[in-house]
Amino acid sequence: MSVVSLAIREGNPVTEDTVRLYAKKITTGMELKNDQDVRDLASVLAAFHDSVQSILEMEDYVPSALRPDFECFPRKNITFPEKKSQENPFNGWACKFTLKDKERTLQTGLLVGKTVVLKDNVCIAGVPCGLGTDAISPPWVPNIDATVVKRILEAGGIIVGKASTESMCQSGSSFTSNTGPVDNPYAPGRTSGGSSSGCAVLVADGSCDMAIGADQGGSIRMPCAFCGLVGIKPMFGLVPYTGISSNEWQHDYAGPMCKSVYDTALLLQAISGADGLDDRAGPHCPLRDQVPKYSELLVLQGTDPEKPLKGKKVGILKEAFSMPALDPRMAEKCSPAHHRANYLDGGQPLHRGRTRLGQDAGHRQYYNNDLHDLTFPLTQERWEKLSPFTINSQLNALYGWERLSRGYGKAMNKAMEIRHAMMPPLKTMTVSYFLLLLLLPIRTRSGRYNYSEIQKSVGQGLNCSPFNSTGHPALSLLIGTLAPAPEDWVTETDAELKLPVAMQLVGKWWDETVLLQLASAWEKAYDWRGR
Ligand SMILES: NC(=O)c1ccccc1
Repeated sequence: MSVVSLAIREGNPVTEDTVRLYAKKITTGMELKNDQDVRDLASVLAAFHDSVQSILEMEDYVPSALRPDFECFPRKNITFPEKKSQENPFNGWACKFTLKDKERTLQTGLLVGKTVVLKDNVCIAGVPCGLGTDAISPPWVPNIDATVVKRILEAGGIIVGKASTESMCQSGSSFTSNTGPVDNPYAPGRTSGGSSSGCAVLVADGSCDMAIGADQGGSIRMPCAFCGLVGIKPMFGLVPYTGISSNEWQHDYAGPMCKSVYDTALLLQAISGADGLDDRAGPHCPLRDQVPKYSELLVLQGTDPEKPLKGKKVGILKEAFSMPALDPRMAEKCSPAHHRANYLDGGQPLHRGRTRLGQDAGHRQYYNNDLHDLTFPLTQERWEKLSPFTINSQLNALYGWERLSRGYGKAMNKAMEIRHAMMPPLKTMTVSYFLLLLLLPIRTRSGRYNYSEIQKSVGQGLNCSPFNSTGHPALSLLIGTLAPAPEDWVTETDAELKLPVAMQLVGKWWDETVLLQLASAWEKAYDWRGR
């Protein structure tokens, strides 16, 4: 038998002590007894070190599909609007620029002429990706265009900037971004939701037509609800997450945030379908040419045009109406929504104008290694710039993996249990229908905030985050307005405020179409702005 001796590089740090230390770490403090074993293990571990080291020294691979085409799609006039300035009254902007097809050759795309902003965790090559924090310094400037960016540009969309995001996308309230608290345009001084807060504000105040948000536990749906928009967290894997910073692989989603159901359908159609790079797609995700033409499907064919939703069954999750913090007036808003949706008439679609911090292992996907290099090691200086929300999640993650490690597998199985429990009712229904939010846009914090804010912010997402784990598509839709509850008034005149109230529609796997159809019918019957 020939023995291949392993040539170890000079400077290799692995020693027998390394082996003894790590053996102690993996076990409950084991001492290695056999010295020959220790020597042998040290030499194979040293070889492993060299082999990983040699990979680290290589130039990273960037797939051609993600490389920017600066020639056709130049990024022009990047500016960073001042906080609370005339051009940035609600702090919705992270940065502004113009990115579109230079030659204007695209005349027929789905998004021709539409202006779009992206949450500031979506990569655009050559444009800083701020992630709502100054803990990453120097700022991350990606060298790739995310799949959604490529698709928006190819569909003729005009990307006009990046929208502020809550710090590391880790807050459902809108006061944690380093670019300033993001104010609700319908009620300044109140939250616009999070973490895709800037996206919601810029669409709501008319700065752009459409936005791409990201949602790990409600971060598309909550800001849409608070700012009067339509937003969808699509089926897991439908929209490639390639080139978007991840909180955790199994609950990352990207999706549209728009003023109308029709625009939401258009944008979803433009960005959906497997990209061959992100394994979240799984085996059932449609390829690009099989993506449903959502925008053409809003009006059901072959049904009574007077009652297009006749026969459609909508289920209601009773538990969602008995959540502890629920304002009972919101439930009332919901019930006529359910009733009326069954008797709506036909017609044309409405055009209303316009982690955890580390990286997930074990997945076939494009990894943002450059972001990792800027974030780790987590120095004290970086730690001190992180938001309490991020510090809390870092502590939870490390503590959890070390002390409660089986909790992850257990939680995954329980999520599967919820998914399976939802199947029989969803089978008999067209769509399941849930109340989205427990709270109206509450007064926002100003100045410093502390860990106690985390608890207040958590309850908001209770009806949202389960569907990040089960994978179901979930759409948030405006159904009316309400004044804030008296305990949340600043002055007596707050009784006159009209704050948006939303409901959430949850559909079968891969069935975005029916959610959009139901939302479209509702939107036509209920012009909430007039009430
Ligand atoms: N990224 C999210 O979806 C999120 C939602 C709620 C709270 C924190 C984060």
